[in-house]
Amino acid sequence: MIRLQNVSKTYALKGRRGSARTVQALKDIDFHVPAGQIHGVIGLSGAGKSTLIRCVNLLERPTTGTVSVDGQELTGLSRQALNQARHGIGMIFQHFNLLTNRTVFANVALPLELMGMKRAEIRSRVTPLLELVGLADKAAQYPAQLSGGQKQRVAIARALASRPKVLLCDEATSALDPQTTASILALLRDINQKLGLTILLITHEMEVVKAICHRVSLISDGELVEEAEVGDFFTSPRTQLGREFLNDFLQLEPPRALFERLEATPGEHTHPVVRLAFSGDAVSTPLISRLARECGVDVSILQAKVESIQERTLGLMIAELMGPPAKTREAIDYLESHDLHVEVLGHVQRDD
Ligand SMILES: Nc1ncnc2c1ncn2[C@@H]1O[C@H](COP(=O)(O)OP(=O)(O)OP(=O)(O)O)[C@@H](O)[C@H]1O
Repeated sequence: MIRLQNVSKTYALKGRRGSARTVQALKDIDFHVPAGQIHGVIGLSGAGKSTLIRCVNLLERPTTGTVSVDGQELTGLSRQALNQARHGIGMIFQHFNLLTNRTVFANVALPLELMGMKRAEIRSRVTPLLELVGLADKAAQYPAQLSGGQKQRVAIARALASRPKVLLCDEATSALDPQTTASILALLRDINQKLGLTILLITHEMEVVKAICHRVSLISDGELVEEAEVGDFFTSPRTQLGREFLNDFLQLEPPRALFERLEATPGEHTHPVVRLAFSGDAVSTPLISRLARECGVDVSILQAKVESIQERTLGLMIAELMGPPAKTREAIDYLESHDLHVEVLGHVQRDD
């Protein structure tokens, strides 16, 4: 439904004395979101998220590469044809971008007025949309009279007015408190299911990805460095940046005192400290006691957490494996052969 091929974007910055500098915000992006998916793009500030999402509806025109939505290559269209194609792409923003001098009803009606639709038809479109977003009783109010969550609901109704196939969400919940965020994400999930709408969202919050996305891409310094099903990303991110996002989200780090004692390489008298991630059958298998029995390794659990992500149960644990090096190596092999993702965080000197 959304396809970017070899998309790069370079901004030219003009200095005071006519000097020119460039910023390459996107580098050779290849990206595909199939119909009906909710796809998240996560990254740190300045990584290129906003530029990426704005390139999808050509609010920002890529310097090179092509953008297609619903089988139509937008980068090859005339201005008029592009305006027409944009009716198929709704967008919501962090700060809602509502018109303050228009009522809720009139804000939602605006894109339809611009399309030249008749009043009666506009009413028959807007009324059910306000019901869908739970604001049927607020039609005559002005944005200033609404909470942040209600304003975002108006923006969602407005984005859906032209019956788009794609909804772009630019940090849509970043200005909202956690409870309101949850209710807006629930609404987006509901719309995705009821209308079959394809959703592309950008965020810097793992919570948002966990709550509603099917797949996630990680963007860093203008490049997509990792892409995965959400369940896989939360169990075994493949990049260091992915692991940092996950650790921040889970707040699952070794205790500080132990962390400071971690050494990068094993020594003759060290124990490995590992982060274990497990899902599926492994969650219910008593692996730790088996490890002691079958490998002769004692396990000291330093931190553990069970998360439920998209109907999958994920277990995460930081543990010290205590035993002779050959045995702890055997234990790691044993865990890996039982579909656990094992990351050796470092090695600590044995106290014994
Ligand atoms: N209009 C612009 N002109 C010049 N440089 C820009 C422009 N927009 C973005 N940039 C630069 O491009 C890079 C990517 O910015 P972008 O806003 O896409 O990142 P982001 O991941 O959305 O960041 P944030 O989360 O802080 O909004 C940054 O270095 C930024 O300074």
